Parts: sequence; C-alpha cells; structure tokens
Amino acid sequence: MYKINEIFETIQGEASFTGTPAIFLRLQGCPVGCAWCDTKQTWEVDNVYKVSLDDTVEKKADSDHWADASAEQIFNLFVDRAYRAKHVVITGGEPCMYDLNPVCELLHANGYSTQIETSGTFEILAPAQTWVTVSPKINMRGGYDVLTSAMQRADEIKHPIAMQKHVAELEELFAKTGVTPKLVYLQPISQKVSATKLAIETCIEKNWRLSVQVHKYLGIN
Ligand SMILES: C[S@@+](CC[C@H](N)C(=O)[O-])C[C@H]1O[C@@H](n2cnc3c(N)ncnc32)[C@H](O)[C@@H]1O
Ligand SMILES: Nc1nc2[nH]cc(C(=O)O)c2c(=O)[nH]1
Ligand code: SF4
Ligand SMILES: [Mg+2]
Repeated sequence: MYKINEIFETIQGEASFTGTPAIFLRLQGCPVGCAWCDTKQTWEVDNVYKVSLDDTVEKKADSDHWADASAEQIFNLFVDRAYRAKHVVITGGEPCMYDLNPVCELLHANGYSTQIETSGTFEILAPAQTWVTVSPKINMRGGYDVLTSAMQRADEIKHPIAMQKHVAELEELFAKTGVTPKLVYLQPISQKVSATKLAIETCIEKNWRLSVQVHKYLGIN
C-alpha cells in the first residue's frame, strides 16, 4: 500500500520534462526536514488525517490528509478520472520510502512512462526504465552510501540553491562520490530574485541548466 497525499494532472514544471503533461502522485511522509521545503504538509503520517482515496484527488489546497492505495487502485483511478497524460511523476514527501516497483511496473505495462523525484536519502526501488531525478540532500538525514548510489542511478540532478555555499556543496558531492552527472539543473529556492540571479550566472559559468518551477509562475499545481 502507498500513502497518497494527492493525485493531480498538470504540466511537469521542473527540469528535463518541463512542459510535459503529467499525472502527479504525491506520497505522504518525509523525515529529511529541508528548511525551505515547499511541501511540508507531506512530512508527517498522522493516522488522524487518514481519509478515503477520493478525498486526496485534485485537492483544492495543500493538506496533510492522506489515503492508502494499492498500485491497482492508483491505476484504476487514472482510468476512472480519464486522465490523458501518459507520464507519471512520483513525488512527495520522499517517494523512495516506498518500494516503487509495483506501481511503476503496472504503469509501464499500461503504456505510461514514470519519473521519480527523490532526495537520495533512501534506496531507490524502481524499474530501470523509470527516469530518476535526484535532488541530493547534502548534510541532511540519510547515509552517504545511499546518496552515492542514488547519484549513480540518477538520470538528472536537480539542486535547489539560494546561496553560493549550495553550489560549493554540490561540487564537493560530485568530487566525493566520483559521479559526473550528465544533466545538472540548478533550481532557485522559492523564486527568490537573488537565488534566480545566482542560478542563472552559475549555469552559464558551469554549462549547467536552469529549472525555474514553471508551475509556480503560472499559478497551477
Ligand atoms: C518537494 S520535493 C519531493 C521529492 C523529494 N523529497 C525531493 O526532495 O526530491 C520535490 C522537488 O522540489 C524541490 N524543492 C522543494 N522545495 C523547494 C523550494 N522552496 N524551492 C525550489 N525547489 C524546491 C526539491 O528539492 C525537489 O527537487
Ligand atoms: N507542475 C508541477 N511540477 C512539479 N515538478 C516537481 C514537483 C514536485 O512537487 O515534486 C511539481 C509540482 O508540484 N507541480
Ligand atoms: S527531502 Fe524533499 S520532501 Fe523532504 S523536506 Fe526535503 S524537499 Fe521536502
Ligand atoms: Mg512541488
């Protein structure tokens, strides 16, 4: 069973798949505790806030309500809701707290592509075809060995930044893990003007890419 915070259809607003119609599956629970996290409502799994699956679909506002669902229930819901997107983004919270093989395999068998957004603090349990976006949480909870294997598995790295030290810690991580990622995105934290300026300058300097959370500028989910 997966604990679902919300399910909605939108446009992927971050990194390589920006602009791609996608169904978002947001899972409940994350122990990492990033100060600037924009989905703090997903951190705790409180049984008081357990609701029915229908009550987690296309939420009007962020909430810490969640529902249990199996891979089959998730897929059936996509069909019932007549979602048209064929790309599924599994995010959270921290989705790698769950074994994502069952849901990804079922979705692949039914013609969907899958993508995971993860902090690299838990082992990634997902099929080889799944696109993995690692947003490495450096100096946060989670072991270094797990983070290294997540970096090796990653199809893209997406790093939220606001200060020069965030750039330095990313480069230190590349040196420490010996991983030179194919695709590196810098994502300004919370659309801050100074963070955006730093990200633009750094991307040009290092030939990395910019990810600006397009959905937030558009005011969509
Ligand atoms: C909310 S997290 C959920 C998935 C997973 N826990 C992770 O951190 O990758 C999804 C993405 O949003 C990024 N993010 C979270 N808060 C942000 C913020 N305030 N500004 C920019 N990016 C943010 C994360 O680093 C991650 O890349
Ligand atoms: N449109 C849209 N794109 C996203 N890309 C990553 C998201 C996330 O919260 O993980 C996200 C999100 O919440 N909405
Ligand atoms: S790891 Fe992801 S969900 Fe967890 S606190 Fe950090 S940004 Fe938020
Ligand atoms: Mg988001």
